[in-house]
Formats: sequence, structure tokens, C-alpha cells
Amino acid sequence: MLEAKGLSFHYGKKKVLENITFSVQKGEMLGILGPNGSGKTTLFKLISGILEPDSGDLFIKERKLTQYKQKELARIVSTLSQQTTETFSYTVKEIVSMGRYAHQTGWIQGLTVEDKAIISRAMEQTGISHYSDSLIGELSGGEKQRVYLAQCLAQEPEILLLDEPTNHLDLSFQKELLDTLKMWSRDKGLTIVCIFHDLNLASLYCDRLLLLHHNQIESDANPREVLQENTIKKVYKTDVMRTLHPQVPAAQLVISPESAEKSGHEVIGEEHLHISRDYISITTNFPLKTLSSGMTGAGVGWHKYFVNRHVNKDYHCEDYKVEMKSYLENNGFLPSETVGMMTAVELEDAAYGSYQAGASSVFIVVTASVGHAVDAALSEQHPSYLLPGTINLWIFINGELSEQAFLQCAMTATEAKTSVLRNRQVADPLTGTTATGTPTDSLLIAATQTGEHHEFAGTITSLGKVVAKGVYECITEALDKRESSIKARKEG
Ligand SMILES: Nc1ncnc2c1ncn2[C@@H]1O[C@H](COP(=O)(O)OP(=O)(O)OP(=O)(O)O)[C@@H](O)[C@H]1O
Repeated sequence: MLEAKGLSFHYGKKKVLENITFSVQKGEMLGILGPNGSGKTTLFKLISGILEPDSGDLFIKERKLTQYKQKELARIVSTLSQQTTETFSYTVKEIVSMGRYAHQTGWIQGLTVEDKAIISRAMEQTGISHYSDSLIGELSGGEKQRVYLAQCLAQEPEILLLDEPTNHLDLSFQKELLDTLKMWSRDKGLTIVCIFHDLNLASLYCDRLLLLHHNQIESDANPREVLQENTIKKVYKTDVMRTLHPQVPAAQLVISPESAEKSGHEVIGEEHLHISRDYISITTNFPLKTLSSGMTGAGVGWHKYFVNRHVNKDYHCEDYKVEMKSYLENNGFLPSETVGMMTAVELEDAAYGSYQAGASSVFIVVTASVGHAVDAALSEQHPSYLLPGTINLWIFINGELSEQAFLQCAMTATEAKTSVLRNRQVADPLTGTTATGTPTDSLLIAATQTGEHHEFAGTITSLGKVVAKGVYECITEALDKRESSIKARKEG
């Protein structure tokens, strides 16, 4: 649909683009990226015919750009640029109607019924119908942006060129605009070339990214390929970290503020632990990075409050998340910053301990009951309803863990837990085989992310060794305490 072959351009003596070659297929959405001054707008002006290249050629539908008459080109290519000349005295509808100019014929030019329908549709799709009679000069930056986009759409182009179209738009309109563009490219075969400063939006919506650097193309590939930490660091000269979007397989890049305070953080240990009849809690003065299966705060996150709440064996609530949220609020914990768990175990039977792993330390807190233990290997024989009997395991690490170490820590802890059950010969009451855990066990790994870095936390690493030892000892102690309490209650 669009092809650039060996484009070069300079302003005066300043070389801006050199030997730029790429092509865009029909229905493709291409994002142009690059730092300030890398030549994005200049390339955009070359493609839209505003500037002529010093050398090289541009082809639109396999025909040289220079061979098109202006009006003929306007029927194929529509451009939304940053500097749109202000036409204060026109109404919104008049501005959008100008998009039909390229399609009008004859000396007496008027809008046909079809033109009017296309104009109305373009205004609806950009959410500006209710400004129809307002003067353009009276609108906000974002509203104007949508009016000029509607004008482009009214043109019904085959190729749409957009220079930072989301500039000035609030979050919901950014999403709405890009969703609409994506739909047009996918369903109507509209070819889109779009300049982006927001790498994450480009990653989410573009089929391909063209990254400019030092007058040339640094990278031309799919977004996941282009948005590599090293490439972006080299081109933008700043540190970025690549992370995953939680819902779609797109790379996202994040920056960390230089001022992120890492010193003065407390060491998490016994002095933070509060145990009452109702709940066990730990409150920290800064958020810890967490991996957990708690009822609140599950998954990966950052949390300051950790609550293991005692409930009766017959606790049942249809909407336990809402109930837990109000419980946390009523007890002074911010639900959004809390990893919350539940247990039917008496909290006085909790066990905890501190362990040293080189320069890092580990603090472990456990509540444990194995009344309804299950052998994972034969769990398919069990019915699917949950019975209370839970090992809730908290592991606080005063150190910095890689993502790999977080997962390995969870594996190490689970293996140590299973080892306790094996050594105590805890049986699965249904199968009679050795149990590996209970169906409602919960785990929390919380790291301060300060101090010594741990890339790994498998069973034979310095960190893994103390996690395994601590988990083994604390679960053993918690089960011993529980057995003694049950025995004392029976005797008493
Ligand atoms: N009219 C001009 N005359 C002279 N130099 C120019 C002109 N327009 C742009 N330049 C220079 O050309 C280089 C590329 O500019 P361009 O606007 O294409 O970059 P960009 O990637 O779009 O930048 P930004 O992200 O800041 O919008 C810059 O160094 C700029 O100073």
C-alpha cells in the first residue's frame, strides 16, 4: 500500500533522515517511534508529500507519490498532524464536512445525502455530534483533536497518517480512538501510519513498529521485538524495565524515578508481629513486593499490611471478597494494600521464627491445621467442595528477589511443607496415602527489595536453604502446638 525506498532528507546542512526504506501493507497499523528530534515528523511530512526527499522514492499503491494530483492523493491519504491551522469562525460540522472535499466533483459543489451520512457517522464515531454547531475556536485541545480526526475519517481514506493522535486526549478517549482505529484497520483494511511518543500504547495497538535513531531505522519489526530493554535504553538513553500487560500478550515498558527511596527501610521481624484472638497482622512502613495466593492481594503486587484472620469452621459468605474487604476496613487496614488470608486455626497456635541467610534475613509466620489434608497425586478422587484445614504460610525476606527467585522461593516453601507432612505421616483421610497439603493452603512471599540481591531461591541456594529450614521448623512447631491445644481442650 505504501512503500519508502532509500529516503534521505536534510534541512540546510543538517542531515535528518538517511536511506529510510520500509513498506506498509494494506490494513496494517505501523507505529513510528523515536526520541525527540529523531526525524519522525520529517518522515511524516515526506510521506504526506509536504516535503520532498533529497533522494529516494515514495510509492502509494505502487505508483510514485509525485505522479499523483493533489485531489487524487487526498482521496487516498488523509493526514492528522499536530499543527492544524485554526479556523476559528467555522463550526465543528463545517470543519468535518471539509473532509468530503476530495470526493466532490463538478463546479457547483454541494454535499450529497451520502456525504452527509458519512459526516454524521464520523462525528458519532469520534464522540463530537453534540458539538456540531459549536465554533472550533471554543473547544478544548482534546475536543479539537477529535474534530480534526472526524474530518480525516469523513475523507474515507485508504491510508491514514496520524501525528501523535492521542495527544491532548484523556484516558478514555485515548482508548476509544485507538480501539476505533484498530477496528478500521482490521475490518475495513484501513492502512495506518502513526507517530507515537507513548511506547506502551504503540505496543498495544500497532502491528509493527519503526524505531528511528540517528537519522536511520534502528529497528523495524513487531512490537515485542522492537521494545527490548537494551534497544530502548540505547535509543532513548534511559533505563527502562520491560514488564507484561496483565491481559494481552504485549510488552510494556516502565521507568523508575531516580528519587525512589531505598534506604531507611526497616528490617521485617518479630517486632512487627501482632497476634490477637481475631487476627495476626504485620504492618510495615513501606510496601513490600509480594507474591501471594491470599483472598485479597493475590498475585504479584506491593503491600504494606498482612492479615491472617481467624474465622469459625462454618464461615460461609457468598461474596467473601466484599465481606473480607469490609472486615479489613473495620480493623484499620487499607484493603488495596493488604494481603489478607483466613484460617479456622486458633491463632495462639501460630508459630514464627527468624532466620539469617548471608546478609539477608527471613521471617516466617505459620498457622497450620491438617484436618482435611489431601494427597495431590490422588486429589481427583476428592469432591470439589472446600473443607477448612489450612496451612497459611508467610515468608518475609529482607533482601531483593528476582522474579525467578520469587517463584523458586514458593517452590522451595511448598516442598518443605510437603516434607513436614511426609515426616509426620499425615494421611489423606480419603485415600489413606501420605498427604501433601490441604485444599485451602495459602502462601505469601514478601520481599523488602532492599539489600542483598537473590537471583535464585531454589533449595540449595543460601536463601532457599533457610526458607526450607524455616518453613519446615515453623510448620512443625505450629502442628505440634495445635495437637497439644486440641489434646488440652479434650482433657480440660
Ligand atoms: N523546518 C526545520 N528547519 C530546520 N531544522 C528542522 C526543521 N524541522 C525540524 N528540524 C530538525 O530536524 C530534526 C528532526 O525533526 P523532527 O521534527 O522530524 O523530529 P521528531 O522526531 O518529530 O521530534 P519530536 O519528537 O520532538 O516531535 C530535529 O533536529 C529538528 O531540529
